[in-house]
Amino acid sequence: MNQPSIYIHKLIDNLTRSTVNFALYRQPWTDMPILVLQESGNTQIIDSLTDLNGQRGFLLAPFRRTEQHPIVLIRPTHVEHDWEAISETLTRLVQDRTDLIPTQTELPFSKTASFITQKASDKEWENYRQAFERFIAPLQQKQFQKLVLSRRTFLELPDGFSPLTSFINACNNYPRMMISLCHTPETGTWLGSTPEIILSGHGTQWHTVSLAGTMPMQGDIIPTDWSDKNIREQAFVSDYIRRTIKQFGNKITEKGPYPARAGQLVHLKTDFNFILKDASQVGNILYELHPTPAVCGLPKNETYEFINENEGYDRRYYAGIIGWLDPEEDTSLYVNLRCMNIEGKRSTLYAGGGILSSSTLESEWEETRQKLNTMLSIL
Ligand SMILES: C=C(O[C@@H]1C=C(C(=O)O)C=C[C@H]1O)C(=O)O
Repeated sequence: MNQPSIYIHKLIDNLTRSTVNFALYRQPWTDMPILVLQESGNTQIIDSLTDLNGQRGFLLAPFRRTEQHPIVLIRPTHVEHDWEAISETLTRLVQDRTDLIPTQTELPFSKTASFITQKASDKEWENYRQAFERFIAPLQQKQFQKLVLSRRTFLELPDGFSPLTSFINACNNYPRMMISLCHTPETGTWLGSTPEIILSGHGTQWHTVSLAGTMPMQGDIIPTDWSDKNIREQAFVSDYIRRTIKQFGNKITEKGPYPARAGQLVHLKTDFNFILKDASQVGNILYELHPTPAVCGLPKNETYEFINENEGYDRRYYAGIIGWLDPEEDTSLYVNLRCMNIEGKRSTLYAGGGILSSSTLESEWEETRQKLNTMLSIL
């Protein structure tokens, strides 16, 4: 991806410390940054995903809605494609917002991860180990079929850390993923690189995927020796998605499962295409889909409760929904994975994985470590 001028680069970094609401994102297999900007006023706070019916804007929905972490819709005053149009709009924006004008004009820092201290501690491992014990018990007792256990890790960012540099690195490293840098006062700043669509389409033509099961790339080779556990955990997600979209769609076609690369990882993926009976009901289908068993579990309601009570922390916007909503023109909503929350000098990275009764602690921990690397390696 080409770069904006240093001035615009610094300006976008300044926006992540401001009260301006914006999302900068790049769709898979494109080279075009898109800026959704709400110049003034508050974002729209949404009470339930069903209230998204008929709405348009950039959505950031948490895994679990709370007062501190609401469902937020950025109401765009501008949607700009490519750096030139983005630069014009931002230059105009700061004409009345002198506080946002960059004061320095030297190149932004591009410090690498070696400058960053990661406080990955024995405590993180111990928390995960204890949570794994709590999660594996109901699976072995056959109370649940699948549970997704996640964890977070903290990083201290160096002086002069540039969110936009990391965004551009992610765009360059991960052509298959949706890359986003999103900031609102309600949600804080989120940078992510997700491989998983939750719902995309427009008019009557819609698409979703079932994505689960994880293996590392073998050099440049996509692995094919998928374990029973991986195949089963992805099949659970497919079953759930198939059942859900049957309520809302016709003419459902299915392709997969096939291995799909996501950075240095590979997942099993099934594509679902369907005709949505009523595009004004997009909120209803999102309400039913979220959270899919790719990030939650089966049965859905019971495992959702279980995770919220037993995981030991709040996922906030990780494993929630992120992306552009416009049912009339074009919707591309993703599950917010491989992401981090930037809060001043501190950042929090998140990753999880599906657990079945046959799962082992060490290999699940290792899988989350590899998923965390997606973000770590672009910092
Ligand atoms: C939960 C995450 O990823 C999800 C879980 C996967 C798995 O359990 O194998 C694979 C892809 C995603 O659907 C994550 O990246 O944090």
